[in-house]
Amino acid sequence: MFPLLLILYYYSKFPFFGGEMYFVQPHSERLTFIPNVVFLQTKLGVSRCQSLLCVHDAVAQRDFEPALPPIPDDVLDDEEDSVKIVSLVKTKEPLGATIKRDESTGAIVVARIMKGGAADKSGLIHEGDELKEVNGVSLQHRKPKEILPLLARSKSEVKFKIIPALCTEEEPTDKEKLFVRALFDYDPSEDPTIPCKDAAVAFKRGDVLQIVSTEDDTWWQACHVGDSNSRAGLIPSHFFVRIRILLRKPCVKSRVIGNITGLRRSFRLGRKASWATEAARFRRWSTGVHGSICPPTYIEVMRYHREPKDRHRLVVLVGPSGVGVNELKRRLLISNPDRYGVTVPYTTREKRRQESEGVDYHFVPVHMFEELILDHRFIEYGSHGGHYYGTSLDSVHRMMAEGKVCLLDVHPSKIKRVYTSEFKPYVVFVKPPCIEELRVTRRRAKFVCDEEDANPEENFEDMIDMAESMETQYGHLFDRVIVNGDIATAFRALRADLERIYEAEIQWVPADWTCSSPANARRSCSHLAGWI
Ligand SMILES: Nc1ncnc2c1ncn2[C@@H]1O[C@H](COP(=O)(O)OP(=O)(O)OP(=O)(O)O)[C@@H](O)[C@H]1O
Repeated sequence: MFPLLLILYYYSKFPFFGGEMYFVQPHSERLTFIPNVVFLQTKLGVSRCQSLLCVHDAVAQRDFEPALPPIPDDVLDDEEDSVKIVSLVKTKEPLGATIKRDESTGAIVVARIMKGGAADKSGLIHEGDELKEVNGVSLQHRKPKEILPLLARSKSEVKFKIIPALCTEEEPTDKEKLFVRALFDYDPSEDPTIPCKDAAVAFKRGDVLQIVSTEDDTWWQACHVGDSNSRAGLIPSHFFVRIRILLRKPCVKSRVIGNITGLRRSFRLGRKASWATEAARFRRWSTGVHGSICPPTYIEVMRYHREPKDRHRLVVLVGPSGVGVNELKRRLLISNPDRYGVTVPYTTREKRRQESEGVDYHFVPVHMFEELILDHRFIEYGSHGGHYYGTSLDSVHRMMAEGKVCLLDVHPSKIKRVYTSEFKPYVVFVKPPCIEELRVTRRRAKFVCDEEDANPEENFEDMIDMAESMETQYGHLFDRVIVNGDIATAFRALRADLERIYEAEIQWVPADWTCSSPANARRSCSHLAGWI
């Protein structure tokens, strides 16, 4: 190996360099660096030198300061196979690196390079690089925290002498990159376990993140997708989140539940059960199974390019009974009947005079309905007033085959029936506003209660309770939350969102919906089964 000498200039206002557990802020400001000029002298070949000098000249014409210092003489005589001299000038941008002491050798090494940070963009500092000197001061026998004052002392530039790490990994191709959708909110400022808050990435449920490193079992590195300024930082790993939640909440054995379907009032069109009854039923159900569900962490997602021949994604609307799911659905249908369609439910009750077969319901005899149950043809079904009611998978297929966007409203526990690549559901949760706004908006609009003598105040409280339970239990499946306070505003928001999805060429969907091989699909999303 020939000795390699690299000189890298950075501009920076605030010096920064930190280490694992020593991500330092010596002057209450972060120490930061940005690469500016790369000047390379090498014994490897004249042509490389010439190209690099050309780069240097080009950059130099932009009159960057300061001027390059002469190459230190001792570097060329260095015994090491290759040595890098990296000179950094302060800037506002964080370096995006941490250091640690290698316990076996005592060497100070670069522990992490955050994707998108100055160090990463320079391409000249890598994980595993050994830091030999800072500003000519040897780092031998020093601890990371002792290095910080050396860095803080530097006024305009910091010079590192580095022994490069032996192996460098190749940049993964787009297909090899790992993208996930976060299924929970994460705020590092509220996480006492994070090794370094400044090096962490905050996110909200639904954000798409690119995972750039899973080497550490506890802290992965990730950056936000679609944000060009996003730098990689630490996020809790899938395993760490699961363990943390499971330790906090003892696991409750799952209970076999019969077919408890919260038949929506509008679905059964019969005598209206009070929300209080329904809320109590929902709570009983959710208490029974809640503890058995694995805590949702991240789901692997991939870009989905919708081809013109592809069917539109199924739109699933969920929300507590009475929140306005049907009202929103009705408005969507009126706004664009050519684009949107709804399924026709099955029932075993008698057809009423004003109803038509195949329009209001498919009226079928009891034995036929029960055969469909046994064939698992229903997404959701239940009985009310001695009659069966159900929404079948076939009716969703029929509507989607017509080329329409099928609007389906089901209890959130039924989302799993359609959470497949053939339906690619886009799930919208319709949420009630705060109770004060419910009072105002619903009374003003001559709100329809379940029972004549029902107390609307109780109904509002139950609706909010039920919405909270649904969000806690199924929130990770919701692509979008629409708060239905003022109906016109909620409708506008929903329509705009569905138009965006309708027109979008690229969407992020669970990886198993795009995997060609079922084995791949199972591997990528095998952990999801327990979540839905
Ligand atoms: N934002 C709103 N402001 C005022 N009234 C509303 C609003 N949203 C819905 N409503 C009214 O509330 C009543 C219940 O709405 P809707 O039938 O759509 O509820 P739902 O969620 O479909 O419940 P279910 O399926 O049990 O009928 C209807 O009379 C509807 O017009």
